[in-house]
Amino acid sequence: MATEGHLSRTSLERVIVTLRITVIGTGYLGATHAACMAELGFDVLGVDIDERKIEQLAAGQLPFHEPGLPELLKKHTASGKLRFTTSFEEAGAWGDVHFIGVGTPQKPGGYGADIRYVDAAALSLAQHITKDALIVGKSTVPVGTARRLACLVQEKHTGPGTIRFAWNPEFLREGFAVKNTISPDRLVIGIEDRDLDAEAILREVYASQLAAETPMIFTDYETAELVKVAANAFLATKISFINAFSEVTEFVGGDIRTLADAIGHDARIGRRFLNAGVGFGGGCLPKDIRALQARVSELGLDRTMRFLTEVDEINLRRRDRVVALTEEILGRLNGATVGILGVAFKPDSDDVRDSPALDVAARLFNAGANVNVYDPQGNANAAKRFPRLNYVDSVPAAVRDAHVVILLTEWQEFKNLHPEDLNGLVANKIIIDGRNVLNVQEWEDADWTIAALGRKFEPSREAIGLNAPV
Ligand SMILES: NC(=O)C1=CN([C@@H]2O[C@H](COP(=O)(O)OP(=O)(O)OC[C@H]3O[C@@H](n4cnc5c(N)ncnc54)[C@H](O)[C@@H]3O)[C@@H](O)[C@H]2O)C=CC1
Ligand SMILES: O=C(O)[C@H]1O[C@H](OP(=O)(O)OP(=O)(O)OC[C@H]2O[C@@H](n3ccc(=O)[nH]c3=O)[C@H](O)[C@@H]2O)[C@H](O)[C@@H](O)[C@@H]1O
Repeated sequence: MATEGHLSRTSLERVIVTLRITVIGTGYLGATHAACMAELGFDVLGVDIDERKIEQLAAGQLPFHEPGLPELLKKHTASGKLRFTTSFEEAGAWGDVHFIGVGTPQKPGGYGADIRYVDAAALSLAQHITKDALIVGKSTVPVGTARRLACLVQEKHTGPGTIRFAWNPEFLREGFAVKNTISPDRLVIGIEDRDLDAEAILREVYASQLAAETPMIFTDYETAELVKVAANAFLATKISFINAFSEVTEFVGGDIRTLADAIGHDARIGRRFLNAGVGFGGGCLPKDIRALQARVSELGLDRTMRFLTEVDEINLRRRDRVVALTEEILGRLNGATVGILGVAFKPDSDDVRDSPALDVAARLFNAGANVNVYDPQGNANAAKRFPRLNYVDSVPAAVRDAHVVILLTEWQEFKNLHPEDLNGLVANKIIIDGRNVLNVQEWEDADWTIAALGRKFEPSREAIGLNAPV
């Protein structure tokens, strides 16, 4: 087996010996993509401007929590199939296919996406590529970015070799990142008209997914960019749809879980992403719906995505609801002791970017409550963002002397909780279920007052304020 990476100039004569893949940006998306590409048999080089991150990854240590990924990282850094560098010079001289997976966060002080990191990565590559290569954008970007970058890359590339360009958005979910990368629901690839070379190379990169009959959709740049944000906007809308009904069932009485199950049986609707609760957060859904609105407004289509403002507002109102409910239950927040279960934006992740749980915890603290927080993986990241909460390392430590316990991230450990696990620890037997995962009847039968989002809250007077904040 030859070891030299090589792309020749015409599609028909192209001989791929062993594709060399670089992944620019080694955060959640990039580190996953790099390790999975190595698992699929490619030689991979991860590139980042964050030296500390690169040192950690090169040492086989994953700087974030993602099930299944540490094993792949260790395996392939040890075998030498997966290496890491901060050098674009090395990447440009070595790689055949360069995936760009750098961050596209919300602009500071604005709603649009901050695409300066994508621009910088593409330009650095263009300046350092010295052989035939394909640049493949993976980051989530405003429509129009790929076409602009494709031109810019050609302008800035003065070295030897031909650069081809494609956009291949990523649909993985944190917590399922390895599985979603190795076996995605679909692959979407935006290429320039008739760029059969780019298409052939990507068919080679994704040969194992193609063998597994993963749908592979080749389209233009604009459609590829829009598919990504359309998918996230749809998911966000689905969550806010059920959460809007939560506002109604909380008011009139009713059970949001039963409602979701019942409409979800209709195959046209589907039950997934109809879990009502404290709403969506994370590094993607919130910023992506805002960036989509900002982009279409820039294009002059001001009204088109206006419904996403409602989706965003319904989502943020869920956080207000938890804070208001806590105050309603306790009479006042100042001086109250609150036990928070969960601070990551979702279970099986240590990501606290735009986490509804951290937002609620911080707001309770700012209102004068003593806030004890336990998350199986998220404490360290949360402490970097909001150091003043009392981060503890177990459920008992979080709920000790609590006037109210609030479940905000549905880790399995919390879903498994039973009333007797907390008895004797809390000041009041009061729990707010912010994710609709506890069995209300079981907690009520054990003399707990339980308030679940999406259900009417009618506390018995004597249950509330047994031990009021002092
Ligand atoms: N996190 C996720 O689950 C998914 C993320 N995405 C998209 O992927 C992109 C990346 O997201 P994450 O991985 O979550 O972000 P992240 O913040 O975890 O990682 C971004 C990385 O890019 C690096 N970087 C920034 N500028 C660079 C440059 N010029 N050259 C090299 N590296 C550079 C940063 O140091 C950081 O390590 C975003 O557009 C996001 O919307 C898409 C699907 C899933
Ligand atoms: O673009 C991205 O980065 C990714 O964004 C989401 O993935 P992710 O943010 O990892 O997590 P999800 O599982 O989608 O959850 C997002 C948020 O919605 C919340 N959620 C999810 C489902 C639900 O029914 N209810 C609900 O409140 C979760 O608690 C979480 O806060 C999408 O699911 C991915 O397909 C996409 O690639």
